[in-house]
Amino acid sequence: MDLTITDVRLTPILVADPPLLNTQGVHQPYTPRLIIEVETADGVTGLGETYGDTKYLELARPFAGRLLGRSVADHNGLFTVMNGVDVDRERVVDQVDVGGLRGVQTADKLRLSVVSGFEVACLDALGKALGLPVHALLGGKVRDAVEYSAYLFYKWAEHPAGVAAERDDWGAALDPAGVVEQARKFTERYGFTSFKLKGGVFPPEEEIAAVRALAEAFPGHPLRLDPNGAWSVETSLTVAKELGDVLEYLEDPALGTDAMAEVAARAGVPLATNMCVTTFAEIPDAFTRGAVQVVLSDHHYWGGLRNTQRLAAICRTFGVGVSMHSNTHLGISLAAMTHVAATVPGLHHACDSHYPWQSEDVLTQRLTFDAGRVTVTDTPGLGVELDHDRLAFLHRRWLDDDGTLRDRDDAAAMRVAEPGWETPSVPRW
Ligand SMILES: O=C([O-])[C@@H](O)[C@@H](O)[C@H](O)[C@@H](O)C(=O)[O-]
Ligand SMILES: [Mg+2]
Repeated sequence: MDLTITDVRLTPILVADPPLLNTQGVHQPYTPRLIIEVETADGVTGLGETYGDTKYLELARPFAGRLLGRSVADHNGLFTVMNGVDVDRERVVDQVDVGGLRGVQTADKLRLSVVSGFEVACLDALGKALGLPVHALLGGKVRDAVEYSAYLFYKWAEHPAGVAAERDDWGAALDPAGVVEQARKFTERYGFTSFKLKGGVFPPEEEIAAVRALAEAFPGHPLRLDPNGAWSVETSLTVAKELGDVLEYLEDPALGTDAMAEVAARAGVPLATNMCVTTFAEIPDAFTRGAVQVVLSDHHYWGGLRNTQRLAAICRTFGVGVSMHSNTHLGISLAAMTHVAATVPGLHHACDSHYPWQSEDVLTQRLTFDAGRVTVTDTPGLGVELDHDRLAFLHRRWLDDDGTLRDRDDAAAMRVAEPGWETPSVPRW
């Protein structure tokens, strides 16, 4: 068996995204992703996926070239090689990843966000070569299915008039009744039993009313609200007081460890995060100060599946819960999330996934949710297959774009409907 990498193919694509609202604006009609194919001397191909914005492509391209001749089994080597790839300082000056509401933006985090896609591709190739599923390469599954939650968004019925976009059949959700109707569709279509509402869009009292309506419609079901750090400490405490009896956790109510620690100390509701703790460097301060009770790992920016396992072990040590964050990802990443989640003991919360919002994919067969769960496959590798025609079609869309959609910008997308819109300063309420 020859595990030497002989070819790496990088294909940036644009995939349809509905008009989902968040505190920064609205999702663009098409969002960028990068599909990675790593091929071995024996002709085995592994698949990976990560963010496709320019700043990631800039790193992925030189990185891919340096992997030729290395082994798909050398996962540690990926990090060493990536350390040698320069990150343009301009990319990290702001310190905050404004495009995706995903916490600090450091050079290392950018590197890890790229390495992760290649790690998954290498694991997929290695698993196929050895006849083992990815979860076996990660030490073996401790569960046969992974539970996901319904990811509710305030949304418009369609993208603004005149904007080229795909239509969706979810309808609008702009008030409590709309949110409950969307939640019902999620349960009918996928069987989810936990619900997360993306907040920070409307004044807190409106979002409190929406969560109350969910609690009435789905009594006893785990509920979460995530305003992406849009609230002050006082507002966070007010919301926690109003919703404390129905929330499983409050996600990133306020921005930064100081504010989160203050809210956590007084709220009486567990706090989850995918913004306050998104790198290993942020863990000591946040954990020792009790700023977060659940970390939502995202294998893309934590540096892959094995780093997610390491994060889970650290969380366990500190008595902090762990679950999974998600952004606009496709089936390759959902498969990767499912494999790693299957290996993490003590995964007590249903994981997030945007996948139901992504009507387009690059797989021959979409992954499915059954009773809100994805079955953990024992098929070698990730257990997914690339649809080359679909990949070419979605890549063509990327090639045809004049550059406006190649970097996700929710504020720019919002300006189409509301000229003059600027990313709101935080705290917004
Ligand atoms: O896609 C969105 O609008 C989400 O708000 C996303 O950007 C976040 O990264 C995320 O899903 C979250 O849980 O904060
Ligand atoms: Mg979040």
